[in-house]
Amino acid sequence: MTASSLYERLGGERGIALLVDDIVAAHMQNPSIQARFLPYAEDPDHLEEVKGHLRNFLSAGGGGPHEYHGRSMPETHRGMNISEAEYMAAIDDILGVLDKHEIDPRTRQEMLGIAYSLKDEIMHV
Ligand code: HEM
Repeated sequence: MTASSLYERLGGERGIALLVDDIVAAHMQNPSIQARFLPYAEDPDHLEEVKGHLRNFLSAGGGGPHEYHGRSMPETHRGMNISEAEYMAAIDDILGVLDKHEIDPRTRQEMLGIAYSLKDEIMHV
């Protein structure tokens, strides 16, 4: 099997854009965390800005060509007091969307590992 970057395995620029749209949509429907995200539905410009940061975060982290210019993870989530249950809910949404897009199991595991490794930068900060 040819080695390919995480960025490529997520479908490149177009694949990542579709994943981000679906992950944010899943968060807005998830009873555990929707209250955090529904306000963004009323503010499309801000929502597009956050989605752009999420796309670039995944591209940059996955070895793709984009640079991430959003805030650091602690800076972004500081003061939100995100709980364990909320963190798990977000990860479940991400894994569900990767499954829906038929991202291969190794890549899903890798994404799970990355998400888990970020928890101390995001949860209860
Ligand atoms: C694997 C876990 C997570 C990752 C990698 C992640 C990543 C990010 C990134 C890259 C941004 C954009 C930052 C920016 O615009 O400067 C962001 C924004 C945001 N995240 Fe997370 N996040 C995670 C989990 C969570 C959880 C569990 C919640 C709440 C339940 C959450 C709530 C938010 C909110 C509300 C914003 C928008 C902040 C704003 O108004 O600009 N995130 N996240």
